[in-house]
This record gives sequence, C-alpha cells and structure tokens, in this order.
Amino acid sequence: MQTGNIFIVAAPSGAGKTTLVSALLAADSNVRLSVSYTTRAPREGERHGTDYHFVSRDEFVAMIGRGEFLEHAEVYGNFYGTSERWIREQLAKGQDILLEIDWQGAQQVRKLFPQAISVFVLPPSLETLERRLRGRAKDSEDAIQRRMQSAQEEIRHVDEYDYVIVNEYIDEAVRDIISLVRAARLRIASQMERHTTLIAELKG
Ligand SMILES: Nc1nc2c(ncn2[C@@H]2O[C@H](COP(=O)(O)OP(=O)(O)O)[C@@H](O)[C@H]2O)c(=O)[nH]1
Ligand SMILES: Nc1ncnc2c1ncn2[C@@H]1O[C@H](COP(=O)(O)OP(=O)(O)O)[C@@H](O)[C@H]1O
Repeated sequence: MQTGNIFIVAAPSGAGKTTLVSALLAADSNVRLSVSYTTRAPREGERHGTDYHFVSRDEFVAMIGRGEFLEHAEVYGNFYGTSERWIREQLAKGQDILLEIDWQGAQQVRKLFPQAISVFVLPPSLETLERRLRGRAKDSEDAIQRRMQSAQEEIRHVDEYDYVIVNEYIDEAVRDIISLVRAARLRIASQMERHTTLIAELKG
C-alpha cells in the first residue's frame, strides 16, 4: 500500500520552527501540516483550525479518554496532541505529512512509525533564542521564562533525531529543510511502488 512520508520537526521554543515550516509549506505543496490540538490560549493573530485547534482542558481530557490522539504531551504547562484519525487518513492517501511536536511527542511517534524522518532545529545560541522569543513579542514574561527554562531540556534530546538544522540564517535553514524533504522522497522505500514497472523493465 502506498503511504506518505512522516516528517517530525522539533525545536526549543523560539528557534524558528514555525517560521521554517511555513516557508517549507509555501515552497512544497505536497507536504501537509498536522494541526495539533492544544489547551493553550490563542496568541494574537492565531486562528482556530489553522494554527491549532484550541480546546478546553475538559475537552482535551475527553479526547484522551476516547483515544483520539496519536500522541499527546504536556508542554510548558499546556496539553498538546496530534489527531490520530487525520494522520491515518493522510498516510492512507499517500500524502506526506509534517508534525511540529516536542521531544515527548517525537518519541511516541517514532515508536508507532519507525520510518518517520525527524529533524531538530537548533538556535545558534541561547542568547539568540531568548532574543527571538522576546522579539516575537507574543508571550508574557512568565511564558518566556518557562520556555527558556525548558529549552535545554528539549535540546538534550537532539541526538534522537535524524537531522539537525541550525537556524542562524533563515534562507539557508529554509533551503536545508526543503532539500531534506526532497531527499526523503527519493528514498527507495518511497519510490519502489511508483517505479515498479520502470524498475522491473530496467532489471530485465
Ligand atoms: N507533543 C506535542 N507537542 C506539540 C504539539 N503541538 C505543538 N507542540 C509543541 O509544543 C511546544 C509549544 O508550542 P507553542 O505553544 O506553539 O509555542 P512555540 O513553540 O513557542 O511557538 C512546541 O515545542 C511544539 O512543538 C503536539 O501536537 N504534540
Ligand atoms: N533565522 C532567523 N533569524 C532571525 N529571526 C528569526 C529566524 N528564524 C525565526 N526568527 C524569528 O524568531 C521568532 C521565533 O520564531 P518562531 O518561528 O515563532 O519559533 P518557534 O516556532 O520555534 O517557537 C519569530 O519572531 C521569527 O520571526
């Protein structure tokens, strides 16, 4: 059966994961982003159903109870989770999907899909990370402190990933992630079905 590639992108908050992923999605219409569920309050400008599905804690807990998440985790004091149904539907269609999740979610997804390709985005330094978080100006001081405190915990998991991108210069980082997605599509595991006839012919 044809199945799409699963890309996992993780990073400490403020490293530029969302910026990178948006640029990738704009450049490559064959990748679809999984829109997570969260109990976090929407930031200014964030839209329900596009950035996240914003739900109450009660609703989230009920969804856990109904087994609706492929993975879920508590991050910076809020719950985040990935819809299992959406993921399975996309994969069945052969659609490539991308999950922007934390290290706890990445571990859960790798167990379910060992073929998933995971990428970790690093900031060039902790000072830059903090500067970016402050520059984004979308979080309270409290939320920024919490994210900085958790940044190193997230970074300690870097060696669990297949690829690392240091997001110093955005253009370079965007080129890297686009190349990485293209390279994944060229793997024989993704190509076999598409080229069965050609390969059989050429093998003779
Ligand atoms: N496990 C898991 N983590 C998620 C999910 N969605 C988002 N996250 C992670 O939650 C963290 C916080 O995300 P967010 O509140 O958007 O803050 P930001 O990373 O500062 O933009 C990030 O590390 C995300 O990757 C999800 O569905 N599952
Ligand atoms: N390479 C870069 N150079 C300078 N600023 C960047 C770079 N990448 C992202 N930013 C900025 O840093 C802030 C955090 O980026 P964002 O994509 O929201 O991070 P994340 O999703 O990892 O929390 C944003 O204001 C974004 O515009």
